[in-house]
Amino acid sequence: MNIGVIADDFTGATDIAGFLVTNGIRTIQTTGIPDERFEAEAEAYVISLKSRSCPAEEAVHLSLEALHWLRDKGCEQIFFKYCSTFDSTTKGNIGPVTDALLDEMGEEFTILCPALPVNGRTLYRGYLFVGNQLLSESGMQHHPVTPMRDSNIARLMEQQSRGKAGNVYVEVLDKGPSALKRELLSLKEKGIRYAVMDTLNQGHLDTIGAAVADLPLVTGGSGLAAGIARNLHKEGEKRSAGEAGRPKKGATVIIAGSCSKATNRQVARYREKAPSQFIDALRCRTDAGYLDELYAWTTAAIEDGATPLLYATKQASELEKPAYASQDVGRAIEELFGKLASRLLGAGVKNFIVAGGETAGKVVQSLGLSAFFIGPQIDPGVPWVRAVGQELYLALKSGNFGSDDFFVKAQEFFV
Ligand SMILES: Nc1ncnc2c1ncn2[C@@H]1O[C@H](COP(=O)(O)OP(=O)(O)O)[C@@H](O)[C@H]1O
Ligand SMILES: O=C(O)[C@@H](O)C(=O)COP(=O)(O)O
Repeated sequence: MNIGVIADDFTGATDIAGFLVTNGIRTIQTTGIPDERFEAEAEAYVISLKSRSCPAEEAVHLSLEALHWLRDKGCEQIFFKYCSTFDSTTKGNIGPVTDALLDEMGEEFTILCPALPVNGRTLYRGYLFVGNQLLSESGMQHHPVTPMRDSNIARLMEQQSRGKAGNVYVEVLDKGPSALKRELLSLKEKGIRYAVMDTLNQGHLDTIGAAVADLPLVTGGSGLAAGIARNLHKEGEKRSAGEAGRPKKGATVIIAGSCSKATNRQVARYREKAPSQFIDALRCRTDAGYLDELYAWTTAAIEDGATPLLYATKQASELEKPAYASQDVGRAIEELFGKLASRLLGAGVKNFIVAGGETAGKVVQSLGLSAFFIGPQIDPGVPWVRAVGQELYLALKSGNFGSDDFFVKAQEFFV
């Protein structure tokens, strides 16, 4: 069976691609919807969109285009990948995109399974936890673009979609795939359109993966993809499907646009070891010479043999509101990072380590890269990837993922 993934951001796309590959599925990740020159064949195609926080109509349009491309490629199951912290607003985009995909596919039912237990995202009685805290108390309530102030997934979904959501509790999952299949059927018959899956561990994901093997549309985080993949390639049939190999030692730059707790820790740790430059959000909007200044600083640091860090990262609670909390400021920072990355590519930078999904999306688009092969996982959900057709490696790190020494750890993969 071929799997077609529509990922709503770039770090999410490398996350799911990494888990598919680790579980034996030959996978290729694309930047946006590929054009007619795309030739590669794989078992899973992951289309990276930047559709998490754009207007809902745009997200729907992009996702439907992606759906058509994936169906032309012969994908039997479509997977709408969103964040394991269900990043969205009351207007979307998870609800509108799910509804549009269901309608276009002629379906009336799907599952919502954001959990990723290996990174501490679990769902219990319909509430999403990050580690030991409810989502809405985890720091995600301060996210600059998609603040998550509720942890109840059914409620969040109903606010932004057309249908009814229902919960599948852990007791059903513990009974195994057949019981779960019956429960899903019964929810569908009762008019439930989205079944929210309690998930505490990998065993639950495996059960869900088995139960939804025939469901044309599934939605969720990368944990669900691991469950689906593990059912396709059972133990014993596992093979390494990563084709990117390891990144090569060479000019490397780290760009951090995430304000998540994990990225704050990673930035603080790395600043003790290497040259770093804070990006002033207001100068991004007002100072025409800022880009040149940052470019000169970065290239000088590289010439000195360093791997410099450029970061806009702030404690989310320190963001100056309302100006700094607005999408405009975030977009201005992304714009600057995109332009800087593109100039640095021209200057010979070979490896980019980028923290933050929106940030990574902008950087990859600005670099003009069309597709990636997947390489080794640095930390769960963050593989190195290689741009198809060139010796350029990227680590696109979800804001919230990775150990505190992630930026150093990523460089330990160089050969
Ligand atoms: N100091 C800041 N003030 C306002 N917005 C910021 C600041 N630093 C970063 N941002 C923006 O916050 C957003 C973070 O989103 P993203 O890159 O997806 O990170 P994450 O993976 O944590 O969600 C980006 O749009 C980024 O430009
Ligand atoms: O599911 C996840 O948590 C990640 O794959 C993800 O979507 C990352 O998004 P960002 O936190 O915006 O980097």
